Amino acid sequence: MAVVAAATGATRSQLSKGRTSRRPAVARVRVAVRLRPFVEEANSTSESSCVRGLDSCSLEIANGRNSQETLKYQFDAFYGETSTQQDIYVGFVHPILRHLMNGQNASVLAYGPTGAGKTYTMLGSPEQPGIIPRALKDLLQLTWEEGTEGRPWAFAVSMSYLEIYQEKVLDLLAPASGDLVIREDRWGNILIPGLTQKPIASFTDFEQHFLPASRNRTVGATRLNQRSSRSHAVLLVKVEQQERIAPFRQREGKLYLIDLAGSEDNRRTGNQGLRLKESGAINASLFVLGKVVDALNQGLPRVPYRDSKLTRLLQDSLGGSAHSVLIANIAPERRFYLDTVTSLNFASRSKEVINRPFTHKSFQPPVKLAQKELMDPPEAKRARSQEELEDGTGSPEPPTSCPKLSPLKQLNTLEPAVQERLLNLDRILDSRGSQGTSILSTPRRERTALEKALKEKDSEIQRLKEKYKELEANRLSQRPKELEEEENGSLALPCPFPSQTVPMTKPLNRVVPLQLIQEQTASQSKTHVLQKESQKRKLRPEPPRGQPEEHAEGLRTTLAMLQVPPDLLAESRRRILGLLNTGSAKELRRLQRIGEKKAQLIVGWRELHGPFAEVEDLGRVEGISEKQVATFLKANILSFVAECFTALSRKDS
Ligand SMILES: Nc1ncnc2c1ncn2[C@@H]1O[C@H](COP(=O)(O)OP(=O)(O)OP(=O)(O)O)[C@@H](O)[C@H]1O
Repeated sequence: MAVVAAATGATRSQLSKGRTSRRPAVARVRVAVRLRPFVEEANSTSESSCVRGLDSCSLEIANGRNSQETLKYQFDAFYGETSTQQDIYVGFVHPILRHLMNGQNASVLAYGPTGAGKTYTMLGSPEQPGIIPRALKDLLQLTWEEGTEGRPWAFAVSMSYLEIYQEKVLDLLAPASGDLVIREDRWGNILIPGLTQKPIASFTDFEQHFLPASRNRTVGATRLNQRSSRSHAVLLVKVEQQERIAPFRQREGKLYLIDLAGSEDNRRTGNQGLRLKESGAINASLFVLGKVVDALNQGLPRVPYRDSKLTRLLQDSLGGSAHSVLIANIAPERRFYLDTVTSLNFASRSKEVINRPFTHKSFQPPVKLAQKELMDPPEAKRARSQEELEDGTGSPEPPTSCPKLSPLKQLNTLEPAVQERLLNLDRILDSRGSQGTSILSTPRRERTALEKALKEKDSEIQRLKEKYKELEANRLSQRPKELEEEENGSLALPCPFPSQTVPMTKPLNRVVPLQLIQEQTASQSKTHVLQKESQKRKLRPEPPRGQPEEHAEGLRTTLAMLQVPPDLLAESRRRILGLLNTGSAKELRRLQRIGEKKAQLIVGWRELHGPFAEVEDLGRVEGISEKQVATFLKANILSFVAECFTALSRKDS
């Protein structure tokens, strides 16, 4: 019997705004899967595919755990081995380009394991051009057609090209510029100050900048791909528009074309040294990408965009204001089986993500337009109202024949800061789908009331900020020094087992002091001994509430001399393993010696490879050394044992 693993019944996403409604479109991330053909290799002829297409939207893959079953997935589109570059571009990517002409953002992401065909899909070859060259050609053509003289909007297209390599944002058009910072403006737009932006008026212009910059991208050979991308590459194409007629609005749409680096299982890539380090950074950022998608799907209040540069940059594309499509590339070879299932699961989760695209507009009167262009030619006026009716995004402006009511003029009488805030509010209302009119066209009295409310909110925020500062200052002045040390990361993290009957006392966090030594052969019951490592480092379990310090001293001595029965040791290992295999990143951080980064690495590894068979497997996670595993194990076993004895002694007393 077949098992349906992924959410089924994916409906076509609603990408365009309704013609009559003013509600902003809700655009689900659209997801396609592309299965590449077998690539030539000596042994590939004998191999059979582990994936099979069922129809234009669904596929099935053998279930590795049960040969009688297959796993079925349904997406917005499925492209099999024989699909062409043209099929994917026309069917899946071309339709989103028109949103850029309305001042909205769009993104295309290629996702998948290393060697599955992401770069081929995005870039292609001179004979089989991929999405990037095709989209650029069409976009430039569109802007040229829409922007000819006599049409209401003038267009300017520019491009930037960057890579995220080992958590550094590098400008591929200016490779010497070093790591760039990612910022967010007050409207929630993601910006990279200092990133080169080249105007492009033709496809030849584009190629002139793009081809040499592509050679700057970091690639390297791995066992699975001779030219493996070692970075995430992001091509950003901006389409700026300026209205030629009053009220001279400006709009800006951004297109992100992203070739993600592939997830890598280093047992198969054979990566070592630099490649291994690169791979660690790639896997970690892809893991955060998965967390972002999960947080969006679960409607969590905090989406961890800031946990990696990649997700920070994609903030706009996932759960943001862009029309996004994701192409999950998969490979047919059986040796890719696990990567394929992981990618399909990620793709399946991604199709639940909802974006809320809106038009990015402003109202600055153009300086460069000649006076005669300030007139409102009737044909342009007609074209504009028709266009607004279609995209449903233009402010509901009064007829321009009534200049007194022009929102631009009313806006111009206000202070720049207030202007900005009104525009912001206008956008918020717009994005929340206000049924009524936007602020910019509300009557003067209502607007004054809104401005007043804004000012009140500002002073309230100011007051709260001051209060917060005051409280923070108090807290810092009272905080014990050792707590600061803990925050600086010099000490171990809180207790590992969250639901113990006796909560772990704070000083036990500092368990570094005792050493677990080999089985004591002399002992009849084969016990383990906990021994003091040095006098300087001491285990200091806090005395149970209301008990004297002597009790704690006694307990310390007891612990130091204690013989740990093997079953207690086995139990503690079992508990640690259980937590490693099922704990969320947050829960893992409750283990000794596991911080945020290691917790993420563990969860990421688990997603790729499944559960750990034994605690020592932790050493297989990139970024965690054997030595760290030994320290981790020691600290956590001791912590567990100490906890048990604290519980016992409390019970006795
Ligand atoms: N649809 C396809 N048809 C023919 N060849 C393909 C197809 N997809 C990929 N290939 C070939 O497979 C190989 C690997 O593809 P590609 O480099 O695009 O993988 P990738 O996913 O970008 O890998 P990495 O993440 O390591 O950069 C290349 O030789 C490419 O030409």
